[in-house]
Amino acid sequence: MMAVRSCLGVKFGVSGLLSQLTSSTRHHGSRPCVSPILTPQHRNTSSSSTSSKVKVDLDQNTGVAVMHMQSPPVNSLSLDFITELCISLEKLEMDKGCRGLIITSSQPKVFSAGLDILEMYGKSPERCGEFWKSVQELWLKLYSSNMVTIAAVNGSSPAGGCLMALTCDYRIMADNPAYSIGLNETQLGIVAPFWFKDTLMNTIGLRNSEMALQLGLLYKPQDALKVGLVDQVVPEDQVLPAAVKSVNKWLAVPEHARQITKSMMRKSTIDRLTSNREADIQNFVSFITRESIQKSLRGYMELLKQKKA
Ligand SMILES: CCCCC/C=C\C/C=C\CCC/C=C/C(=O)SCCNC(=O)CCNC(=O)[C@H](O)C(C)(C)COP(=O)(O)OP(=O)(O)OC[C@H]1O[C@@H](n2cnc3c(N)ncnc32)[C@H](O)[C@@H]1OP(=O)(O)O
Repeated sequence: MMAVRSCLGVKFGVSGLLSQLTSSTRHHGSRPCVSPILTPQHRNTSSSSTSSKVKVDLDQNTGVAVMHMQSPPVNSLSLDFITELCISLEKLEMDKGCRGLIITSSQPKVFSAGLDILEMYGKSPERCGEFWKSVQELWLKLYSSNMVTIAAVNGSSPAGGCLMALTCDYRIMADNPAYSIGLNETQLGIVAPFWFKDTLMNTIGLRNSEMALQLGLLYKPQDALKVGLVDQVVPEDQVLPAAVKSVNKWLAVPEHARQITKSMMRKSTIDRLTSNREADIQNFVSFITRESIQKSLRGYMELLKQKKA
């Protein structure tokens, strides 16, 4: 896993997306969905790949993959989990037969609990830096994906979990008032970095973001819908079918035009991080290793335990 991780930083840099997209040989739009050599009877209609924390089902007829996050108990984003997510995303991005991606959770009641707090507590500066680089990598991969990406939010989705959903093109949430979504970092005594803030602002605008971020708001599904944090709220058992319906709608748009438009909309936000990655890592490390911040994180973890008792 260490070797794969060290490859991630080098291999998965995101640059020149717009120029890549405008190159006629490299965009998905020029790819046939199914190999023309195969007759319908001989086609593999689906394939499945599973690592310990990520299961991907790809339907080769539709070109749509469903990525199930399965890192118990709450899909918290540890370095190992993020590494597996990045590897799966990279494979799908390179797969000519995959044009759409639905991200969902296999864990009950939770989409993702966000960044694994234990990765930020009591760790060496080196390890914190490695962790943050992986968080950046995951965001870059998702936010700059050529695929149509849909978040099927079938449970609570605080902080980093909300960020993952925000990177997608469209968000569908289960209509269950027990679930919530939002960037609640300030409630932990920590600060959402500028690229979390940018992603939120690109979705719900400046004023709503200012309130959401300063207050660390977690929205119930219907409130998230009102503020534009999610695009659709459906009964719990309809989240995946609704995501499939949506992905097909997005895939019906001429692909090259859609991809260039997506890149154009997101490029400046992506460039801000890619041109400041090292400084952003240094900022994170010096912030998170402060004694006062470590104390806040410890207090928050104790609160989580008390809530259970
Ligand atoms: C100069 C200024 C510079 C500023 C900027 C510079 C840098 C930026 C600095 C920092 C940025 C950091 C950004 C951080 C982003 C994050 O994502 S932080 C994580 C935030 N997450 C949360 O607040 C979620 C907390 N969890 C919950 O609310 C609930 O667990 C739940 C997800 C709603 C699920 O509830 P429930 O089903 O009831 O499950 P439990 O609460 O019982 O949890 C089960 C076990 O899981 C543990 N756990 C939960 N969440 C996390 C997590 N995020 N990380 C690690 N572990 C988690 C929980 O403690 C339980 O463990 P035990 O079974 O008790 O052992």
